[in-house]
Amino acid sequence: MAGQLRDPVRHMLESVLDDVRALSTGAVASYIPELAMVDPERLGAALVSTHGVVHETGDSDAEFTIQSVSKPFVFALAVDALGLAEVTRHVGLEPSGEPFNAISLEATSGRPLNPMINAGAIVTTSLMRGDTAEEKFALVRAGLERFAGRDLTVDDDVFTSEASTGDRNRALAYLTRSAGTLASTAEVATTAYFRQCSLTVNARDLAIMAATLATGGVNPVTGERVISEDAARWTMAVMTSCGMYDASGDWLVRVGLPAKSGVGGGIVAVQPGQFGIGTFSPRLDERGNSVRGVATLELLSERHGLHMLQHHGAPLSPIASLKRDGADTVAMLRGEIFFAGAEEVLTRLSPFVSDEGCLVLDFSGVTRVGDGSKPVFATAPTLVGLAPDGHARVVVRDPEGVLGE
Ligand SMILES: NC(=O)CC[C@H](N)C(=O)O
Repeated sequence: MAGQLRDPVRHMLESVLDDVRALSTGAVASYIPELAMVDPERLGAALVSTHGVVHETGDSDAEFTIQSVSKPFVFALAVDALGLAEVTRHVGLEPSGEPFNAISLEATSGRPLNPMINAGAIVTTSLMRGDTAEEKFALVRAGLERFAGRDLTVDDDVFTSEASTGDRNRALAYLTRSAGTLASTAEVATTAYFRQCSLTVNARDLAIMAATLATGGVNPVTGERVISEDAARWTMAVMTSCGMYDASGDWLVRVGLPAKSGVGGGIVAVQPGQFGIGTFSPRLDERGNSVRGVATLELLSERHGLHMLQHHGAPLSPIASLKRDGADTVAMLRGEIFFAGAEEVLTRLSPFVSDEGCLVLDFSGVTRVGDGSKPVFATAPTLVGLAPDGHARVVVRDPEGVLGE
């Protein structure tokens, strides 16, 4: 009981793991001996808040190879470094509806459909700076280490096996090379990609990496900015549409969190602005997604209302009070004001704008205004103009400077 009180979130994770532990369907990946050898009973989960608090349970320390869970993070590094326009010259953003290793190239452009399947991920890795596999992989590794907030090592046995059995991935690389979308030779891209897949992580690392996307690119544990806010948003968007391969549509309805799975048994999921989750359980379903990882996230989402499209009820009105002060009307505003809040403030209060007194918009109780709404408020006094006698019709009081300059 004391343990539960110390970390109720851990307790919450634990009770979900207890409910999925008995699931014994699926099979560990067996295309290489190293993966076939892992203990299929391992089960771990971690959740990291955007404040950097780590909650973890089960085998959250157990190491496994990151495999395809690396794909969104390498995509994030690529769009951060090169911009979306350059990256999408090489790889598309459309769900393929096909298995992860499909020969999936757009007919006209020759681009892989998206960066979450092997073809697209190999192209993304080829976009890392440098001419050699070593240089490209060094950037991948350094980037993933900043996401995880610690040094990561390559499982050399897995790498050797991936390289010796990776002909299908080589075929994908040669196809993209011939279509003109691969940014290096096939050998350079696949060697770097095989190393990338062979980096070892645990469920806690994955949760921290996911939380780094949730914060808009800042690792909440180390405090380091890893990628830009734009890169984090684009990455979560691709995870939403393509992260679970040909199960992505089903996943979006049932779980509703941007996610990515890997054949090592890991899954990352993000609740944008709130937290990251990492799970580990090696047995995979026929699509290559961890059976108990999927079940864990389904249950967590359902039990705790985590679906990103969950309706949370009507938001609190940003207008805390409206008072007459002589000929003036004073609106005390509060909380966080984004587009809908700005719309409410402007629509409900516009009838109070008159030639007689002024409408005072008082932002002292406002904690944040969305970037897109700041200029609307900041320019309101100018837009509305002065009354005939020269006094302002709208006055903005912003003692904390929440509207910026
Ligand atoms: N889905 C995956 O995790 C695939 C990664 C694996 N190394 C491959 O390229 O086939």
